[in-house]
Amino acid sequence: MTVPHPPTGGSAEQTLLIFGASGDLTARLLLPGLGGLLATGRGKGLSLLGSGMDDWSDDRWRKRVADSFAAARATGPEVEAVATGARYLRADVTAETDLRRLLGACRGRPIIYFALPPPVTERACHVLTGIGLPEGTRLVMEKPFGTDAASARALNDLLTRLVPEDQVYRVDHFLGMSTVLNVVGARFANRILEPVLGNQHVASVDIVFDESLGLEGRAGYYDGAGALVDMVQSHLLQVLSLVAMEPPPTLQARDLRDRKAQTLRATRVWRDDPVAYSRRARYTAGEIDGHRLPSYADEAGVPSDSRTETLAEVVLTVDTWRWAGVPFRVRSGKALSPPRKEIGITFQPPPRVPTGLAGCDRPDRLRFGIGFGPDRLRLDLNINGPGDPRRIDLVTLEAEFGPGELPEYGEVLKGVLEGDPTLSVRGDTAVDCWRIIEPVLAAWHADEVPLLTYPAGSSGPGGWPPSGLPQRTA
Ligand SMILES: NC(=O)C1=CN([C@@H]2O[C@H](COP(=O)(O)OP(=O)(O)OC[C@H]3O[C@@H](n4cnc5c(N)ncnc54)[C@H](OP(=O)(O)O)[C@@H]3O)[C@@H](O)[C@H]2O)C=CC1
Ligand SMILES: O=C1O[C@H](COP(=O)(O)O)[C@@H](O)[C@H](O)[C@H]1O
Repeated sequence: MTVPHPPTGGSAEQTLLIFGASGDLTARLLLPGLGGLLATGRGKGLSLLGSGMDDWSDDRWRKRVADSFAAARATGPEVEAVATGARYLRADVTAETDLRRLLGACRGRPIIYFALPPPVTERACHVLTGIGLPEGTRLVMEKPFGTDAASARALNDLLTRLVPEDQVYRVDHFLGMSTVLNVVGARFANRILEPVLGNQHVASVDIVFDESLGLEGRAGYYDGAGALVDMVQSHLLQVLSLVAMEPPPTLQARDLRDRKAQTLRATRVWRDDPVAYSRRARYTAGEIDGHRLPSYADEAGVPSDSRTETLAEVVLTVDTWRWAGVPFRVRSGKALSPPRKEIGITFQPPPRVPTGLAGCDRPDRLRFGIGFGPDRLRLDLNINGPGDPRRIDLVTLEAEFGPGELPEYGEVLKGVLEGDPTLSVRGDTAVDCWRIIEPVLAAWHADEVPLLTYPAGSSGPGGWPPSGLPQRTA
């Protein structure tokens, strides 16, 4: 028996079918993002169908949708139409009959958003292979995509049995952040920046995402992931790929994703030595902004034998003509203060400072704020200071990036609804991101790298980067 395929051809009708409609992601990020998108007048002809194990009525689901839209301050005719027309079906998405019923209830093209625990997503995809999907169906996959390179590859294989690769949207909400995309604009729309961004002039690149948030009740997911998988494997490697990629001829999906993929294929742990060039730590009890945090080990839901890190640091090389020899230091941690979320590009010292100029002892830097609005581009330059004209001072030129039109999840959903996978992660890239961090994970699992501690509210364990790390100087 095949699924009664709803008509898709020629009409703009599509249904966003959310698996996991009663979950946290749906309420907190997905629906507000959708509201923001609809408020711009996009999404005409969209139906919203939620499903979950809970026996919700349409009214209860509509209230959830309306509350999330209101939280995003989303208003307008499209917002109203989707919220009032939203439907809910109770279903176990690992059961074939339930899946058939859900697909049969879609109007126009189904867009299936898997807002589910990853093992459930995988089971649902297996069952879908026995059913088949209406032509044009799009699949939206949440992170984490697999648990290592082999499982990500297997998941890719499973998905390509369902739809072609360009109908699979692997979500990384950092790619939906306008500030992350601003990196591409700043790099490639300025003659004075791009030529100096490479190993001829750059000493090191830091990609840092230090959050003040602690575990926030997410032990069930986070303790199985840790900072390296939660932030570096996904978001920060995506950021790295945009910082280091060669100029794409266009920003269309194929060109941009090819450039990113090329960059990540050339990326690996510095000197292939994860023991010397990675570090892990986790927070002990402390205070942030007057708010007391327990030790990570004492957070609700963390198993007593947990060895999960809440801070991960790794030095990578992007082994290309442009970047060979420049260390990329990637770091993310929780419960840190002050929060620091930026890409910092440190330049080599000038080859020769004229004798007689004093104070030129700090390097030029170009910095991009990421996801910590209002985000800024900062350029630290050495110029003659006030008073003695032979004395150099470091000053910072600053410009604010305009806020993006849409919240991150709105941007991600825009791509999905418009059939543009530019801002989603391609299958081979998802595998490569696991390949890059696997040696680090292996060294950590083998306890070859100590698990350090830092008090919540501090700036971390200190002493990074490793003293042996060369800075590119010429
Ligand atoms: N929450 C977040 O901030 C983020 C989450 N993600 C990812 O999003 C995904 C979902 O996470 P999150 O929303 O937090 O998880 P939740 O546990 O809050 O929600 C999971 C949802 O899946 C439903 N579900 C589970 N099993 C089935 C089944 N067999 N059939 C139908 N529905 C089922 C649950 O329904 P019921 O409750 O009725 O069992 C629930 O609605 C995960 O992959 C996560 O990694 C990614 C980024 C951020
Ligand atoms: O995906 C995740 O991202 C958040 C950080 O991103 P933000 O946009 O919410 O600032 C991180 O806190 C979380 O642990 C991780 O799962």
